[in-house]
Amino acid sequence: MKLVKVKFCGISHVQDAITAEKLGADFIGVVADTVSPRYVKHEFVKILKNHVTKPVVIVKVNGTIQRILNEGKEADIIQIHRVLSEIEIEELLSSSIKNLILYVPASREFEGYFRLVISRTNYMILLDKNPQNRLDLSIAEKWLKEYYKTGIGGGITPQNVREYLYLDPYWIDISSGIETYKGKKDSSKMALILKEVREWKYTR
Ligand SMILES: O=C(O)c1ccccc1NCC(=O)[C@H](O)[C@H](O)COP(=O)(O)O
Repeated sequence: MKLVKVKFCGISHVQDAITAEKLGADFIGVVADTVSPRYVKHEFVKILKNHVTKPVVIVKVNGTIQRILNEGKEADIIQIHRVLSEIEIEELLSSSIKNLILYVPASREFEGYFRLVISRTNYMILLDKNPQNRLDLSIAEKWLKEYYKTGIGGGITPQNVREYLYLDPYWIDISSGIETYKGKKDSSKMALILKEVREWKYTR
């Protein structure tokens, strides 16, 4: 039985990254975009990589594809957290970048976008809340079955993580649900998520 992979995102303190890795997180996420209250400079990735061995994911929202790829080059994986145009997807495909996570809002109106992404690329996908802050779990459940590299995030907490694990994702993404305050992670909440994931393997 496979273990669902876990990304802890929005990390802005080196110690939280070290703790996340020690506890067993698979990916360490940082948000290097000024739209975020968890904003870190992209140079922070280089600092983190001196302290952790797990893949560091840099999350970017705005900017041209060229700029995102350039500013994310120190990271192991770049997560682009906006809906892209077809032209932007083609631009990614014609670049040498392989390790990407593309955000796809999990709601019916983005079905066409989901189909475009899975037909044109083989990047990882993050199903997350739509711009109206809603996540359709039944749509997510359907899409998770269609493309194995798909993960889910958007409001996961230690209390509700089983509802998301039940959808059988390849990976899950958690930020606000493991925080003491924006950008500061709580080690006991991180540990609870990882405990639920490990126990899930045995209870299914
Ligand atoms: O965290 C932010 O502040 C943020 C801002 C803008 C774009 C993306 C952002 N975060 C992405 C993530 O933290 C995760 O990839 C995912 O959305 C899970 O977030 P949460 O619902 O807080 O667990």
